[in-house]
Amino acid sequence: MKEKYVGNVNISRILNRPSSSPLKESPAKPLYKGQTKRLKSFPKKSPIASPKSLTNDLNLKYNPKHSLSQEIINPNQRVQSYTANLFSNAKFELDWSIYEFKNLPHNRQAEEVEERDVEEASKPQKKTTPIYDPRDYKSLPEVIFLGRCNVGKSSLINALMDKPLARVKRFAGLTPCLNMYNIGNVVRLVDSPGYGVKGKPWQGDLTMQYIREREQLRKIYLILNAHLGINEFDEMILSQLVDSKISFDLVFNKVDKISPSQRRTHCDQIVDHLLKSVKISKLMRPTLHFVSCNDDNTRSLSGISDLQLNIVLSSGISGRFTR
Ligand SMILES: Nc1nc2c(ncn2[C@@H]2O[C@H](COP(=O)(O)OP(=O)(O)OP(=O)(O)O)[C@@H](O)[C@H]2O)c(=O)[nH]1
Ligand SMILES: [Mg+2]
Repeated sequence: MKEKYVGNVNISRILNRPSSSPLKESPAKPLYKGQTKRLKSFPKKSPIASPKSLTNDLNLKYNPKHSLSQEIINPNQRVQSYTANLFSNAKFELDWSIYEFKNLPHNRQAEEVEERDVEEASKPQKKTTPIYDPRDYKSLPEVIFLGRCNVGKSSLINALMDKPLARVKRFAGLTPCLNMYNIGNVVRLVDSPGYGVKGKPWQGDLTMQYIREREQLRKIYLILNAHLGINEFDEMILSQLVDSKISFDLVFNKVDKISPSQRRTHCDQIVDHLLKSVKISKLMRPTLHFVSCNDDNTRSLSGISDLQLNIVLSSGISGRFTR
């Protein structure tokens, strides 16, 4: 089969994900046949919108049933306080920086590593790929953050944990590999290298292989730029995710960059454009999160608390975490 790239991302094999994948969903009819149907799915006005909120009104409008800020559906109190506690108090550390998929602990390929003499870890490896002994780590559910270079993937991980552990820079192409952050030994957040003109083909291959093959993967969050809108690379990745029936949510970041008076109209246009360019099926309809990683905003007003809850629910975690 001819290899096909979206910028640095080889998308030709994404359709070959094994059918046992937990992310697979059954095929569905297209949701958006016409204007009427779409308007029905996304009500015109949000029921409640705090004038002070940065993203709440957007989150309420597009996900009236999901938002923490809305009391229509009050998620189980226990899950809610567990989430708040986890993201405020759990230990947050970088477990692995993965340059080669085969070196990722707890996957099928990594079993070879497990059986290998651990002395190998001390031998010099090509590039800077460390070898991790899987016995030192617990296998945990994982969620990955995808997005083009500079969209704010690493910033989002820091905002979720309220700690500047992931490296962030103004220039694009900073995160070179899959960085896997352990949250309290109950879940891992995976930061990925950005796609687009600054990305490299091997980074795209690595990310796509992770998505296709990683059994611990529970959810993909595709980060988009709420200010600049989606570009051709985003559209291509989105189409591939939709075609391959991989479950994902969309996170519109940098909402703070849009002037408050324009915010609603601006985001409506972006969502309209997105729905026109990508056919998203009813069953896999993603939640649309609107967030800002800007320090000036509190987590609840910048959509971060909603996203935290979504991560907890998607990963199915509720057990004790390490502080
Ligand atoms: N105003 C604003 N700036 C943001 C926001 N999120 C991220 N940034 C800025 O965007 C730039 C890129 O952020 P990163 O988190 O490094 O982006 P990335 O997607 O990880 O980039 P790569 O690792 O290069 O792919 C930095 O200057 C951040 O401060 C946001 O919500 N609002
Ligand atoms: Mg980064």
